[in-house]
Amino acid sequence: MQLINTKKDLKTYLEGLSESTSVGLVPTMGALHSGHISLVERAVRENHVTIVSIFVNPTQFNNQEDLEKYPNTLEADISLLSSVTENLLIFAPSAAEMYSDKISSKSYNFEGLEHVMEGEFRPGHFDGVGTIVEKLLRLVSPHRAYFGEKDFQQLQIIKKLVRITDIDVEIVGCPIVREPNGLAMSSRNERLSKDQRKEAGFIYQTLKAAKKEFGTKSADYVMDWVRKEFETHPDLKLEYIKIADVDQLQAVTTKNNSQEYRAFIAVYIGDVRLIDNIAL
Ligand SMILES: Nc1ncnc2c1ncn2[C@@H]1O[C@H](COP(=O)(O)OP(=O)(O)OP(=O)(O)O)[C@@H](O)[C@H]1O
Ligand SMILES: CC(C)(CO)[C@@H](O)C(=O)[O-]
Ligand code: BAL
Repeated sequence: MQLINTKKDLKTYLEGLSESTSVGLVPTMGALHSGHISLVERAVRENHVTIVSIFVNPTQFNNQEDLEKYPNTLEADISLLSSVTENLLIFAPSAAEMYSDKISSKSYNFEGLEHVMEGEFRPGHFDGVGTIVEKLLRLVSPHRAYFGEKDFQQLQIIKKLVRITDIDVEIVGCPIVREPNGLAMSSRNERLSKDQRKEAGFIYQTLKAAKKEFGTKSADYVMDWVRKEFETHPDLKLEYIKIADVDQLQAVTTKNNSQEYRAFIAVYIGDVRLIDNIAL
């Protein structure tokens, strides 16, 4: 296990690898849990060398309080990663290291993917994600980079990012890892009380029921049904429910059997915002 904090040391490490060494990159914001570990394990299986980046990227936070309260657990992250394998490089730079003098985002055109759902409710978020992921991909030049389907819209945007920037990397999407009650694992879950964590299981239970409804009902019907279900749980504030196709992330008008759809949801519990989705 090696911990590196600077771009210079990262470059030196990468220059020491032979041409035939395949590199897997797992970008994270730390506060690691089993969801992250599933990405790391896959990267370790599929590459000679795995690099895990840990960087809480300021430019993707549209809400200052969310950034300030984002959990920071570097020591625990290092020990969790060492329990997977010792053959890992952790890259944990500072904001100054990643952004030099100016902490700001580039502006991207992700062909509409960035304007819906997370993009609508977190203005500028995907410019921030695009900026940091592009920087990381250019620094590391990995053969493969791993992202979770919990952030499905982010995964689609990163696939678009590498196409529009012509970065040669395989983007690997990994399934959502859940708590026993169905709650999608997320670093922000650490901010929930025991009772809130229990109650948050309702999000996935409702998505599963919505999937069943979607078998025979229209998307509009199912979304209305979900909204009504949340009215019975006033501690959970539904921000959005959207049924969309997985390619363009556009709302469904008429169901088409050859198209894949997902239901996407964002919910507040107190001031903690959680997202989830399910394949329909
Ligand atoms: N439950 C999960 N299952 C699979 N992948 C996950 C899960 N949670 C996070 N990931 C993936 O891990 C990578 C790093 O995510 P990140 O560090 O933001 O953690 P997070 O748990 O999503 O935190 P939060 O959503 O609270 O910011 C992303 O690609 C994300 O999609
Ligand atoms: C991809 C990412 C590491 C970029 O900061 C972040 O958005 C995340 O953890 O999902
Ligand atoms: N996992 C997505 C990163 C974010 O919420 O900013």
